[in-house]
Amino acid sequence: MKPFKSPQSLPLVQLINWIFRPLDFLEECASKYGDMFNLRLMGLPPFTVVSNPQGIEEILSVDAQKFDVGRTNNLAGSLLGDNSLVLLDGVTHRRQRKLMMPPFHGEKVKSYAQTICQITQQVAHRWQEKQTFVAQKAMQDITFETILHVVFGLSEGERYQQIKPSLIELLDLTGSPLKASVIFLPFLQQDLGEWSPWGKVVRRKCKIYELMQAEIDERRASPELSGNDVLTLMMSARDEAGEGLSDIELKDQMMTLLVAGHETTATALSWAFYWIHKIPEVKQKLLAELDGFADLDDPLAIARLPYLTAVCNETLRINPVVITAFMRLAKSPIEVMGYQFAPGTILTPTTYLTHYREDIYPEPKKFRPERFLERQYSPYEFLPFGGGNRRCIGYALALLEMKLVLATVLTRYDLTLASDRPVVPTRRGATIAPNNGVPLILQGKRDRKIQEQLSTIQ
Ligand code: HEM
Repeated sequence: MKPFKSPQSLPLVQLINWIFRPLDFLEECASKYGDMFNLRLMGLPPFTVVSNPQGIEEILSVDAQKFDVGRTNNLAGSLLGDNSLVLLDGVTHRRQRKLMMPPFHGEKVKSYAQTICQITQQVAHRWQEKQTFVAQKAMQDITFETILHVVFGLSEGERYQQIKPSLIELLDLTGSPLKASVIFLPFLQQDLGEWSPWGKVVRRKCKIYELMQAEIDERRASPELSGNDVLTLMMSARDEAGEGLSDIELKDQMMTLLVAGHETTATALSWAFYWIHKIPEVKQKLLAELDGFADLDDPLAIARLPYLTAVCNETLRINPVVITAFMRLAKSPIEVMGYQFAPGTILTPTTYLTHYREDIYPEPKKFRPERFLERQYSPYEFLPFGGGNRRCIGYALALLEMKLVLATVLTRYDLTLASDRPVVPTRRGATIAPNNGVPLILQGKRDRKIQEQLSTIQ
């Protein structure tokens, strides 16, 4: 088989494109080189981008032993810590993942539903009538409070008040394409004092770790303070040799969950608010479904509503918050789409390009939730949360949160976009977020009873 073609531009040029205009760059490459091409970003090993569902299936469904993933994520170590789940491989990864999964699945996730609705109402209560607020910021408040509840069982107190601004400041330090460069260029990761870009990251991270250590120490001293949260579970876990996790392991996993579980969901929600208010028919259909639904006090029934589910899926398709799955480093020879790859090759399923394939999603640039009602997509055609043995552990929580936040806000408040200007997807650390955070205006409160009567008359 003929070797596939790839961009020949300098690695520095490719890196600049990847940081500053990742979506246009990927689209240009796909239109010139097709479903598979190699990228060479300065400072990183070359990797093969794959956007064909058959190829993605061949990568994500093979035996997990065939790939290492953690070592390709080493750049994240400076932010999340070297023991972070995302940096682990093999048996250690399997063991830690097993330990961390239960609070994010099945019945346990459902038990967070009431809390998510309450947190949403508390945050929305602060919005002023006829005033503008930024969706991204409001959603960060909601998703942060939710993840703190899930991970630490914290919802109030001094420690909670301190962790929140420190983490938001830390994430803001990588919150623009220019600032995000520090993650991709390890030589910029120099602590040159309190005011240097990396010095600020180091100090914010230290502060968060101090607060986490205080929480761990307090729970060790007074076990009755422990609750039904992830930290409690992880502190009590023991391996076959009876060994528990060290404090640094605990803190790195907590940091991973706080970072991975907060910004991603807030960004997905901001995109959802943007599209719902950009396209009047979408908002009308969604409100008709929500207003016509009798039991708004049953959050789990809300989460099953078909049009609401379709709106969330279409948001994650058209604006996948993370544009690729993690990179997979082949440990033995592997064949993908008829091509032979040697051990050491890095293969990367690309969510963004797959979600924009005309053959799977006709008119891919159009926001059309109906496509998810008309057809079922395979996990290799629709993959906002990646797949295989590294599939996002928070996907069920993130989807539940998206649906409940949208339902809680839209049934109670009448919002409009503050500006007609098109929103531009822009890099914010590892995510792609709306450039302006989506400013919204609260026009007024909605009276659900009147809306219900109207919907029965119509
Ligand atoms: C809309 C929200 C979210 C999106 C789009 C998202 C997306 C992703 C993606 C694409 C991956 C890589 C999967 C792969 O390569 O196969 C991932 C991994 C991960 N996510 Fe999420 N995520 C979201 C929310 C969350 C939440 C709420 C949490 C935690 C509570 C979380 C925790 C993690 C962790 C720990 C991993 C690493 C898994 C591993 O290495 O085994 N994410 N996520």
